[in-house]
Amino acid sequence: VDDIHFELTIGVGKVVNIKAKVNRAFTSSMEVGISVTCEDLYTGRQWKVCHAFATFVARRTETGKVQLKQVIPRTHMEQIEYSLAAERRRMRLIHAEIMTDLLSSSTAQLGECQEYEGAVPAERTRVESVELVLPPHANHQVSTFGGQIMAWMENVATIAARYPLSACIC
Ligand SMILES: CC(=O)SCCNC(=O)CCNC(=O)[C@H](O)C(C)(C)COP(=O)(O)OP(=O)(O)OC[C@H]1O[C@@H](n2cnc3c(N)ncnc32)[C@H](O)[C@@H]1OP(=O)(O)O
Repeated sequence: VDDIHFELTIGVGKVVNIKAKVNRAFTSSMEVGISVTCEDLYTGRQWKVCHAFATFVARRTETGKVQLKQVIPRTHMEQIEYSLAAERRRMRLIHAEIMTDLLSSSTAQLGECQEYEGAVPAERTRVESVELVLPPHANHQVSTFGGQIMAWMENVATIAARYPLSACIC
């Protein structure tokens, strides 16, 4: 899944509408656009919450790479999404390549770190959480929901962020 930016929150009692549509099928991968909107039951007001693009890849079989059925764009909007999907795919592949290069060259770029008064040693911000995966955490293929893993990650990251924050308040 590409970056997800939450523009607004969704409160308890609100209605959430999630829409997904295949923008383009490539060879063994496809891009699915997902949008989330929210509705207030009492006022009828609706607002956009977030939008994301997910890439699904069909696993190779013994006979090799899977060839997906193509998805034909018919409307003007579908044609725009179809073209943009190819550009986004290109960016994802470049990004993955750059990250691999960066990781392999990062040790060569290590420099001297400046010392600051009251600074928190990075090691002190380390937080670890242990979770047991239970049936409600998993999808129909018994894989843990990505969103569940993200929720756990966010909780642990919030706790890790408390040291630099407390240093600002003092
Ligand atoms: C909670 C969750 O998120 S569950 C999901 C957890 N994630 C996973 O299981 C993914 C683990 N990774 C993998 O299985 C592999 O690395 C894959 C499938 C992503 C790539 O496999 P590879 O063996 O490198 O295969 P290959 O290079 O042939 O790529 C297969 C397809 O994936 C696409 N792909 C590969 N990397 C990326 C990427 N970073 N972004 C988008 N598409 C990608 C390729 O373009 C190709 O698509 P195409 O056949 O339509 O041209």
